[in-house]
Amino acid sequence: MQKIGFIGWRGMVGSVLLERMCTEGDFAHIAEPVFFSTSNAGGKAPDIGRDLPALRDAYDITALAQLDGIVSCQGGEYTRVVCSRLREAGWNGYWIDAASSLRMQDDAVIVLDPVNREVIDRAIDAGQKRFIGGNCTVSLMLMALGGLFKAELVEWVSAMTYQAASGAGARNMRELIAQMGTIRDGVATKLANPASAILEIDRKVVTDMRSTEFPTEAFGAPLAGSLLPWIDTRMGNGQSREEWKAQVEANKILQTASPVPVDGTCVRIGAMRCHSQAFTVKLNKDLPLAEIERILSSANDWVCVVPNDPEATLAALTPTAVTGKLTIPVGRLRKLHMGPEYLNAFTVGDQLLWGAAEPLRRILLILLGKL
Ligand SMILES: NC(=O)C1=CN([C@@H]2O[C@H](COP(=O)(O)OP(=O)(O)OC[C@H]3O[C@@H](n4cnc5c(N)ncnc54)[C@H](OP(=O)(O)O)[C@@H]3O)[C@@H](O)[C@H]2O)C=CC1
Ligand SMILES: N[C@@H](CC(=O)OP(=O)(O)O)C(=O)O
Repeated sequence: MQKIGFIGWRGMVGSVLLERMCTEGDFAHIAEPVFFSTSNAGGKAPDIGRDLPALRDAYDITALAQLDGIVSCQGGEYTRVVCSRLREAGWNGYWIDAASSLRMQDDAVIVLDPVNREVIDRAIDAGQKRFIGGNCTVSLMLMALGGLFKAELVEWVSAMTYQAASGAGARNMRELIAQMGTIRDGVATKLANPASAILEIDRKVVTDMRSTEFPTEAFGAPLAGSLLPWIDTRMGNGQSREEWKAQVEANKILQTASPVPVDGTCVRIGAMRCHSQAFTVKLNKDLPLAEIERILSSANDWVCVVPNDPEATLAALTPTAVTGKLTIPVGRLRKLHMGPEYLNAFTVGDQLLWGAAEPLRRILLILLGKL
C-alpha cells in the first residue's frame, strides 16, 4: 500500500478523520497520499505537514485506478457510482468507506477492530478488499457492550437511542443551533425579568416553534426543545432504517452463528455530536453485577464503567462530558425488576470518532501493517 487516495476529507467525517490521522502521525506510514475533490479539482490539498500535489478530480477513474487504496468519506451516492466504475475498469485495490451503501454486501467487511479484529484478519487473509465503517449507533453499542457479546452472554438487546444532530450532517448541526437561538431570542426580554410568568414564556416558546418562520429546512421539524422519533427512511415493517441497521450490522460485525435480536426506537435529540443509548439487555444467565462490570470494562481499551450514582453519572455519562473523546463510558448498570437476567445500561459516545472516523483510521493502519 504505497499510494492511498482520500475522498471526502473536507466533509464532517472526513475532516475528523484527517485531524485524527495528523494527531497520530499516520501519514508517516503512507508513501504517497493523494487528495481528491468532487468540486474543486486543481485546488489546494489540505495541510498535513508535507508538500502535496493539487487536488485531483474524484470522478477521474483513471487516476483512482492507479491507487493501491481509497478512503472515502464522500457519501453513499459517490460510492455507488465510483465503485462500480472502478470494478469495470478492473481495479482491485482496497476500498475503505464511511458510507452505508456497501455494508451489507457479501464481499464487504464492517470494521470495528476492537470488537471484530479476528473477522478483519480473516477477511484480509482471504483477499477481501472492501472495508466499511459501521453505522454510528451500532459501532458505539458494540464498543460499550462488546464484552457481553464476546462472552456470548446476550440473548437479546433493546436499544433506545438519543442521537445527536451531527448524525444528520453539518447543515443539521447549524440548524439546531439556529433553532435554539430563535427560541431564546423570542423570550429574551421576559427571561431577563425574574418576575415574568413562566407559563407565558412557555406559551411564547411553543408559538415560535410552531411558526412557519421557525428554521426547519434541514430536519423538517423543530428539534430544539423537542425530539424526533424517526431517523432515516421507512423499512415497510414499521421500523426505521436506522432501527433496522442495529440487528443486521451488529450481527455482521460479530459474525454471530445465530442472530442475536437487537431492536428499539431511534430518536434524534438536541445534542450536537454524541449519541446516547439506553439498553435493556436480556442475559442468558444471572451474573453478579460486579462480574458484569468486570466483563464490560475489560473488553477494550476505551470502554469505562461509570458507577451507578448521580454524581458520577452527571460528571461522566453525558454528551457534554464525552464530546471530542475516544472513551466510551457505560453506566446506569443495574438489574431490572423484570428479573436477574435483565440488565439496564446507558452509554454515550462521540459519533464522529468511534461512530465514524476512528474505525476507518484503524483499518487503514491495519492494512498498512501498522496496527
Ligand atoms: N455524519 C455522520 O455522522 C456520519 C456519516 N457517515 C457517512 O459519511 C459520509 C459523509 O458524511 P458527512 O461527513 O456528514 O458529509 P458532509 O456533507 O459533511 O461532506 C460530504 C462532502 O460534501 C462536500 N462539501 C460541500 N460543501 C461543503 C462544505 N461547506 N464543507 C465541507 N464539505 C462540503 C465535500 O466534498 P468535496 O470536497 O468533494 O466538495 C465533502 O466531502 C456519508 O456517507 C455518511 O453516511 C457515516 C457515519 C456517520
Ligand atoms: N444515520 C446516522 C448517521 C449515519 O450516517 O449513519 P449511516 O452511516 O448508517 O448512514 C444518524 O443519523 O445518526
